[in-house]
Amino acid sequence: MGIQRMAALGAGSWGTALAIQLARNGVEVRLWGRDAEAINKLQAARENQRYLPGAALPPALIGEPDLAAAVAFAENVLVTVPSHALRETLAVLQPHLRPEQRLILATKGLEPGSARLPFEVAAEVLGEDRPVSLLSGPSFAGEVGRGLPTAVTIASNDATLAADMARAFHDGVFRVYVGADMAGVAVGGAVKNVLAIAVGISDGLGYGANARALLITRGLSEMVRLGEPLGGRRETFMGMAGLGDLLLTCTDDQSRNRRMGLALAAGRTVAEAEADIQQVVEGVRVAREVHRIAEREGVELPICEQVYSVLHADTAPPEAVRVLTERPFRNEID
Ligand SMILES: NC(=O)C1=CN([C@@H]2O[C@H](COP(=O)(O)OP(=O)(O)OC[C@H]3O[C@@H](n4cnc5c(N)ncnc54)[C@H](OP(=O)(O)O)[C@@H]3O)[C@@H](O)[C@H]2O)C=CC1
Ligand SMILES: O=C(CO)COP(=O)(O)O
Repeated sequence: MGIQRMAALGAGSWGTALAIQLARNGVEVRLWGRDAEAINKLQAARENQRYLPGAALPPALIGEPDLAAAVAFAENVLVTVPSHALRETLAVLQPHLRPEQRLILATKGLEPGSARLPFEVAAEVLGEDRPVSLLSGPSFAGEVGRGLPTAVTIASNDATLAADMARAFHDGVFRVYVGADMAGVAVGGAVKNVLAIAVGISDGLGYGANARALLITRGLSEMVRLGEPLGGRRETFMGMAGLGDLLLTCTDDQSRNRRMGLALAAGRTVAEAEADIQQVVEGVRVAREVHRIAEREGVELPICEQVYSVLHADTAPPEAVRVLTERPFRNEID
């Protein structure tokens, strides 16, 4: 039997869009966020005016300000909070979870300070035995909200769970591919944020289409180089959660990470750009964690390193580009 009732935790733009998609497919959804007043407002307006304006909530989606009630209602739980909020959200969820409830995570990032992948954080907080899946891929919340064609990947080491979740989300407009490579899917969804900042910087400085293609292609190599030691498969990085999301995020101004890069190129500080964007920009924190993993694993990631340096070491964007372009020639294939 398919999934009929889902608790959706995290009512930002992506959590709301995914909850809407489930409800369109006939899943009864209880959408919870940490701000009870905002949830009551969303429920009254039948719209998330702050994070996803213009997308009407289907009747099957109810805003639920009480976490215990949302979780008690559901068979399974979707968690869509930023990576810096994942551990604390799972810890708040943990006492309410029943043994049979399974999870789907839609966070794209790495835990600040530990560089843990989202499903690793879930295993630490909820135990290794709790079935977990991960949803990622090229998918702007606004377009999903508007019902535009989209495809994502759902990965899990529990094939039944991946298939059940895919059935819950998949329809004639929102396609789901399933897989087992959670590490690859998680690394793709994290690293693409950093690379989109790089492309935003380059585009903002007016460096043109050749430089954009260079950064995306060599950025993909960096994703593979970082992801393989963490257990990700090369094929995964060539799919929706790798190259697919990288292309989307690097090339369209809907991306908040790309807009961060554009703002930095225009001379704004990270704090000023975040204040302008007013939504989560995962790449800012992820750049620090990618730097940490690269040092730990001994892998060279020149583009990610320069983004880290601009964001966290006060390197001027033109100087970061100069460091990249003046590198000596090398073999294209690792
Ligand atoms: N937006 C998109 O198009 C996509 C986003 N994603 C990923 O989804 C994840 C969520 O991002 P997104 O929805 O876009 O972010 P938004 O900026 O749209 O919303 C952030 C949400 O997280 C909540 N939040 C922030 N800090 C905390 C905290 N400490 N504890 C609990 N909740 C918190 C916010 O609540 P409050 O309003 O109370 O601050 C808000 O509901 C990210 O990892 C992102 O990369 C993935 C695919 C597409
Ligand atoms: O993950 C996303 C699209 O797949 C959203 O990208 P941004 O976080 O850069 O807006």
